[in-house]
Amino acid sequence: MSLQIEIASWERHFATLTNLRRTVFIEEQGVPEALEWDGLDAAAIHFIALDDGNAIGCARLLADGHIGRMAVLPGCRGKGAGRALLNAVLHAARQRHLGWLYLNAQAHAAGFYARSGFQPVGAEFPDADIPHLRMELVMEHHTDILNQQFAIAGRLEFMDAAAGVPVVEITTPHASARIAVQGAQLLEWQPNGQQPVLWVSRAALYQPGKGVRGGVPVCWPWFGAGEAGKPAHGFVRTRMWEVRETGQGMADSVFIRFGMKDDESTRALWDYAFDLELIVTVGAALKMELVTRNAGTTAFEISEGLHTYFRVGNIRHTRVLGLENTEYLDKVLGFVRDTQIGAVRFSGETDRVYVDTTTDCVIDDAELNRKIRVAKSGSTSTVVWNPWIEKEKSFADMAADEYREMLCVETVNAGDARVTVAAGAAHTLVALVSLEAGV
Ligand SMILES: O=P(O)(O)OC[C@H]1O[C@@H](O)[C@H](O)[C@@H](O)[C@@H]1O
Repeated sequence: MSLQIEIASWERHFATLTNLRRTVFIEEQGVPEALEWDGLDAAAIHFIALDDGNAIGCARLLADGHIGRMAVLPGCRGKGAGRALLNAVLHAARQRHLGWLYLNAQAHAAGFYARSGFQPVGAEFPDADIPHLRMELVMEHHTDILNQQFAIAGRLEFMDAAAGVPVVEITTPHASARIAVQGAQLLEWQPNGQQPVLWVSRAALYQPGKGVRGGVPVCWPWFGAGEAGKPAHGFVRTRMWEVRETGQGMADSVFIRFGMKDDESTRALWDYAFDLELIVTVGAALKMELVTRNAGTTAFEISEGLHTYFRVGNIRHTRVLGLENTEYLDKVLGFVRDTQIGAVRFSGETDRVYVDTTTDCVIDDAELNRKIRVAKSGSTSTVVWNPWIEKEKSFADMAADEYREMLCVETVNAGDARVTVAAGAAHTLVALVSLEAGV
């Protein structure tokens, strides 16, 4: 056996590539023709494995780092052709300065990709009736590439929080911030001379494919439990997002725009075409804008949330103002409906969806002697959550007694407050966090 990998083009190697894929995907695995020929081949880079000059396998790489259509002919497997193809794809990705790669592995082949460093993200899903698993690989030079494209001297820089977990650090004359690229998850916003405003657990995990306990997880396209077998709070909080733009704005602020589009693995969980963006603007205030665009031809419904964990001095000496006389669903009591009398105070597990509320909330923290204002638009519900002593123990990524120093006031559309986004239309959810003047 003399194995060689050749870089191929769809035009020149059309017959060889279609023969290989027809044999493996359509004939052997029963993938429908319409799914196999998805219109993305002409723009892809293709790879062919040759054994003594005979084509025995193939793979392709798309411009956004999506690896796919990996196939080795039956009878030619187990001899290293798959590994050689994957290595050639990784090499080509490095040369093209791709910072991260992803693929939807057939579940039985997940170990093969894991040996090259790919990490599973989310649960298995069916594609063409075959169980698949999304896997992602952050390349070693990922932050270098992001810095070349998006760094702003003295203001914005990417670095690794842990292996494969890139974060962006933003420094402005008024405040600093840290955001993980995975999940586009805010981890810190700290106005100068203040304690951090966001809370992140000391036991938080910084791992590819896992959300961080704290900061601002983005919950989308559903908030809460979702359908059986699907991840709580949607699927975007554990996936890598693209960085699309960075820049400087008004009043010395710095912004970063993250994006994500649908692909096979999102459509298996939620069968709609979308383009989602999170724009974070860091300055004297912190602005988060979550923009949902419907890229398909039918309307869809979402629920969503900017699941903001705030740092407080002592939850027992903290109140939330702005929800007085508002109705809420009490999750601790099986979603019973009640009405808020006075400020929200805390003396036990609290998990409530306040409905039909668009007003600002103010977190009045007597211990740290500060007031945090959470203003919003595009949101008609607010979740207030603290797990308290018992529930905290059920979270492996929360340390003992941390419930005392955190409080979630979440800008959401949840419960019955689902948002319908028409085909081609957009909807924006905004949370604006600031410290009250004079405190
Ligand atoms: O553990 P997760 O999935 O991040 O969710 C944390 C909490 O998120 C809150 O928004 C929910 O109201 C709680 O019920 C839930 O426990």
